[in-house]
Amino acid sequence: MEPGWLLWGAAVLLLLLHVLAELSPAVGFVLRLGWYCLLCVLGSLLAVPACLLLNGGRTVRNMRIIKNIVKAFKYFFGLKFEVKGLENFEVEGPAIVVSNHQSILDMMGLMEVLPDNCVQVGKKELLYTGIVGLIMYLGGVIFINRKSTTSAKMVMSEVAKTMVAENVKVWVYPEGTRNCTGDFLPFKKGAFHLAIQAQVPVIPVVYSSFTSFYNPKTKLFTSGKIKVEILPPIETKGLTSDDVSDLTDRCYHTMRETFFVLSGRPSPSEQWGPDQPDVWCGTALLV
Ligand SMILES: CCCCCCCC/C=C\CCCCCCCC(=O)SCCNC(=O)CCNC(=O)[C@H](O)C(C)(C)COP(=O)(O)OP(=O)(O)OC[C@H]1O[C@@H](n2cnc3c(N)ncnc32)[C@H](O)[C@@H]1OP(=O)(O)O
Ligand SMILES: CCCCCCCCCCCCCCCC(=O)OC[C@@H](O)COP(=O)(O)O
Repeated sequence: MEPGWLLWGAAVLLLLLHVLAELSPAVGFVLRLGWYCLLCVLGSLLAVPACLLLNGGRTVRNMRIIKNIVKAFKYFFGLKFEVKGLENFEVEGPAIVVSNHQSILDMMGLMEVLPDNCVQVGKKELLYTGIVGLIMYLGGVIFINRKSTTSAKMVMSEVAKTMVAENVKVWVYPEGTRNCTGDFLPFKKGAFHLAIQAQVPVIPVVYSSFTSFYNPKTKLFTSGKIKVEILPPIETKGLTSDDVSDLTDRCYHTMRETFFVLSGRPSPSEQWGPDQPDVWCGTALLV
């Protein structure tokens, strides 16, 4: 077929999809999420050879390449990030970064602020997303098996040693799963054990609620603004395993307060909690 016809075909298809998306919010939602996944695949197709050629294999240095590609995604969805407190990432040496996790769209927010030499902890199922899994592997993502606490803890203890030896920061989602209820889930303790074992600071990062522009239950996915705040590091020098619960609580409360402020909502005490969710949260691999 002539290239001219192909271009016309693509243009007509895009127009058709656009009209469909405008007519039905549900179709628009599926198309936009599909487009997001496609962008991830296309981005990975670009990033994999770049990472292999420039850095030769699995290394945190690949995160820079991945980050620069992913930072362009927001323009396709009309998303804006307003970032405060980037200077709080400027701690010498390793640290544990903890942040709230609302959706697979978080990956854009993550790359928007990701400091150098920082890898994430992710569920091992993500390795099976083909080329996207491969790019995560090349970027140095640490994969854990959430179904086995023993093996997850073993992996994390190993990380406590290597992060200090190799001077890397580790980004953990302490809720342990995506949560778009407009509130926080209780924090799991792995991140805080890790910080105390390695005696490194915890840097909390908070993203405002997505519920005004993204809601899988009502099939809402429009453009929107996300406020991000990087909070001051919390030191753990001298803390022992007895202090894990206190450290977890302290981070939870500080982050949750900030979350409500950033989301422009009343303070948590006057609020409904995750017990009365008005937003459905997916449990499938991606949505
Ligand atoms: C170029 C284009 C590219 C496009 C493509 C994109 C590529 C982008 C590349 C890269 C981006 C990557 C993005 C990745 C994003 C991934 C997101 C996810 O997958 S989120 C899910 C996984 N993450 C977690 O789950 C972490 C948080 N979880 C934990 O830390 C848990 O604590 C865990 C898993 C370690 C254990 O989970 P438990 O469910 O058993 O829960 P507990 O209550 O915390 O632990 C049980 C007991 O064990 C103790 N414990 C936990 N950890 C311990 C430890 N290390 N040592 C000793 N005790 C420990 C605890 O204190 C608790 O005991 P007591 O209740 O206090 O008595
Ligand atoms: C099976 C083949 C699928 C091929 C499609 C690949 C396209 C994948 C693009 C999405 C990549 C986005 C990465 C973000 C990772 C993420 O945020 O995962 C969420 C989970 O960690 C949280 O776990 P949970 O909420 O418990 O399922």
